[in-house]
Amino acid sequence: MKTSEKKEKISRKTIQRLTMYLKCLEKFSPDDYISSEEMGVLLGVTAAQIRKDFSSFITNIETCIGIRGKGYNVKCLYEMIENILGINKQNNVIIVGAGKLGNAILLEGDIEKPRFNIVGIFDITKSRIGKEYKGIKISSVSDIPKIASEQRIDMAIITENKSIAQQVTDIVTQSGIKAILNMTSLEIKVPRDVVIEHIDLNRKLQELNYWKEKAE
Ligand SMILES: NC(=O)c1ccc[n+]([C@@H]2O[C@H](COP(=O)([O-])OP(=O)(O)OC[C@H]3O[C@@H](n4cnc5c(N)ncnc54)[C@H](O)[C@@H]3O)[C@@H](O)[C@H]2O)c1
Repeated sequence: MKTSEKKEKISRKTIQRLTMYLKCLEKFSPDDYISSEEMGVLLGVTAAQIRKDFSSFITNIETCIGIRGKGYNVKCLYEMIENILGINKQNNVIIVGAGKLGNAILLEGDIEKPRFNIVGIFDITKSRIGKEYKGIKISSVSDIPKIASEQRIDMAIITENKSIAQQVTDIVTQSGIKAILNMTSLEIKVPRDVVIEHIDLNRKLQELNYWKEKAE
């Protein structure tokens, strides 16, 4: 099976669980050991599911297992999951849309450095271009192709107004950027070789409402 075929079969839920495991491991000291049962209790996931996730993703998971019964070494497991998620290296990120949300992400977004390094912020509105936030100057969206040809840009966060979100995303994808985080409520379309994640507050509220109704 080719790597791309393997990737196709990995569900979004599984990737969400990997990020959850990482967050859970951060609460422990690197030298600690944790079993799938302990992790399961903390996260509300079955130990069997955790073991299945580890064995299907981590080919050499046994190297993280300590003395029998102790579980997995926290540092070893953490590094393996980081490796799978590709966050054991610096990923260069741009923000497209320097309005309230774009600036909030830049200034207060709590984006994890050096995993995600914001290297540029762009806008379409002339009056915003040239202003500086957190040492980063707002550039024109039309400069994205040039900047992407000069340095590696791994992903773009789209925080433009919905009415121009598709237009600016087209510029981003035509510049060779292959990963998009869409913060607008527009169902942005991207070419097949580009991955996109949507963070839509309304959709999240709908999901939450389902769980609320189910719990009643
Ligand atoms: N996913 C989330 O959690 C979340 C939260 C807040 C906002 N949003 C969305 O993010 C986007 C940005 O929100 P914001 O509060 O930063 O908006 P904003 O109006 O402060 O700025 C957005 C950008 O759009 C441009 N713009 C503004 N009005 C425009 C118009 N009429 N035509 C063309 N361009 C225009 C501006 O240049 C600005 O950079 C919106 O689509 C909003 O719905 C998402």
